[in-house]
Amino acid sequence: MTIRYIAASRLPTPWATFTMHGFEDEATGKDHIALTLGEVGDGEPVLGRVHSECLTGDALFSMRCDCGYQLQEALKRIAEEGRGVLLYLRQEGRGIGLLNKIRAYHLQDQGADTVEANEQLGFAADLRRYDLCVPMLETLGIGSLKLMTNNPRKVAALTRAGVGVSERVALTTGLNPHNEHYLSTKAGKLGHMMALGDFTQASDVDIERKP
Ligand SMILES: Nc1nc2c(ncn2[C@@H]2O[C@H](COP(=O)(O)OP(=O)(O)OP(=O)(O)O)[C@@H](O)[C@H]2O)c(=O)[nH]1
Ligand SMILES: [Zn+2]
Repeated sequence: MTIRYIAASRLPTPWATFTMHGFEDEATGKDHIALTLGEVGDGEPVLGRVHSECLTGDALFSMRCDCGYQLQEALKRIAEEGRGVLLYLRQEGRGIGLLNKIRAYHLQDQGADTVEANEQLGFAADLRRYDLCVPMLETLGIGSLKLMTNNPRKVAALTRAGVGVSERVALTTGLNPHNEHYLSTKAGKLGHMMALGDFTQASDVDIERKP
């Protein structure tokens, strides 16, 4: 795998002005982004989020999932800490791509859960890869993360790939009537370490999305 560092710039957001680093995965042609804040290359574990693209949740305010809420909360927490990193990986729909995710949503509209929908389309439940995080983090001088996630498989995959995870930090936010079943399925079938009682409600986060 060859990940090429392309360029960096400032990225002002409502929470902080991050540095945005652009990377290209030469094998797939996909571009990936890292946002950093503060001195991240000092050898100490860095508060981090490894976020997989969800166009619908991250950019279109979808309430079907928790992605947009988690993205916002992660940036806010990094800003509060004054130091951290967010990797934004272009593996939409747990790796099946946007159009197949829409197909999967159609099946979910008819009663399938998120895992069954993937399987009915001939995909495994989760096709994501995390090995590209290694060169991205190495380029930024980051050796280990205090990782914001509820997904133990992500922790295991990153650890296997060679990224130190010094701590897991829960990221349970954005519960609303539209994603309750999806979040229960993630906990029940995909092993996410969370209970619905742990969640802050969608209405508690900064951008309010009315149920
Ligand atoms: N195939 C498919 N992908 C989905 C669906 N809902 C969200 N996604 C994708 O799932 C990915 C996010 O994965 P999640 O399982 O929500 O979260 P995670 O990153 O594994 O775990 P956390 O770190 O706790 O957020 C994004 O790429 C979304 O586009 C769905 O119903 N079907
Ligand atoms: Zn999502």
